[in-house]
Amino acid sequence: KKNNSELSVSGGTRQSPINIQWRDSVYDPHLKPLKIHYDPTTCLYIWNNGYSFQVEFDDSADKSVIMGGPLENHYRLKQFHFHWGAINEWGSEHMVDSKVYPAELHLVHWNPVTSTSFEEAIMENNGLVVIGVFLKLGAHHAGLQKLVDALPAVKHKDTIVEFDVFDPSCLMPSCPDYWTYDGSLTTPPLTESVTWIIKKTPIEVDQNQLEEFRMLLFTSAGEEEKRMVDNFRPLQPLMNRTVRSSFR
Ligand SMILES: C[C@H](CNC(=O)c1ccc(S(N)(=O)=O)cc1)Cn1ccc2ccccc21
Ligand SMILES: [Zn+2]
Repeated sequence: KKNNSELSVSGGTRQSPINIQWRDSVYDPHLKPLKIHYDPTTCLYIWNNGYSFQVEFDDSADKSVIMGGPLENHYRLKQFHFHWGAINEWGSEHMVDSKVYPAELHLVHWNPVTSTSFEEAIMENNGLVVIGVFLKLGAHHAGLQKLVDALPAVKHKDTIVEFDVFDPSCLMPSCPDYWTYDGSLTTPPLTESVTWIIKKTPIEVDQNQLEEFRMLLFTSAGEEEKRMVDNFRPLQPLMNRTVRSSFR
């Protein structure tokens, strides 16, 4: 069922998320390796924005940037956040051959060459790059635990906690393989301004870490509590898009 905000992008032709059909993806030998240089001191704070919990970065200079891959220039890291389910059987936004993961990490970057701010880049064609990383149930993730330990402090919507030094590279799988396609934001305003880079290999997190995500609330302090779970958008039609892979 689509709520009205899902229909608001009149005639959307490049909406996200999608189901990545491995056999329909096209290997592109011109795709370069993705280069990631994050400066841990650009990490500012964590906050609960009522959709997810989000870690914000200082994007006033080219300190935490990505380049290479399908990109023509460098992009600045603005924030990262997650999407997850109420149970381990679902939660990710993208799927791979209809396989769904319990959660998905999104690292959101904007193009400082064609835009003067993140807010402006949201409206620009290819103004944004989002790296998607799947989370699967498995071993404890030591790097994630620093984030998880801060979650009780941002249990309610619009709460915030300082988060000084964190290197999001620790959340990246070591495998360099990725898919890439042209898409959109998966929450309003659903603008079609995103070059998606979806890592092929998931990272492993343990049950306790996933359950900490599910202890967050959509609701503000004082309101009737609604657990923050199932904050993913339904699959969108591929339409006439091709998903390219960086690997054979
Ligand atoms: C979009 C912005 C809030 N949304 C996002 O920044 C965002 C980023 C990534 C994703 S995802 N899940 O696709 O990675 C989704 C949403 C607020 N905002 C700032 C300016 C602005 C102008 C109009 C409407 C909202 C506006
Ligand atoms: Zn997201």
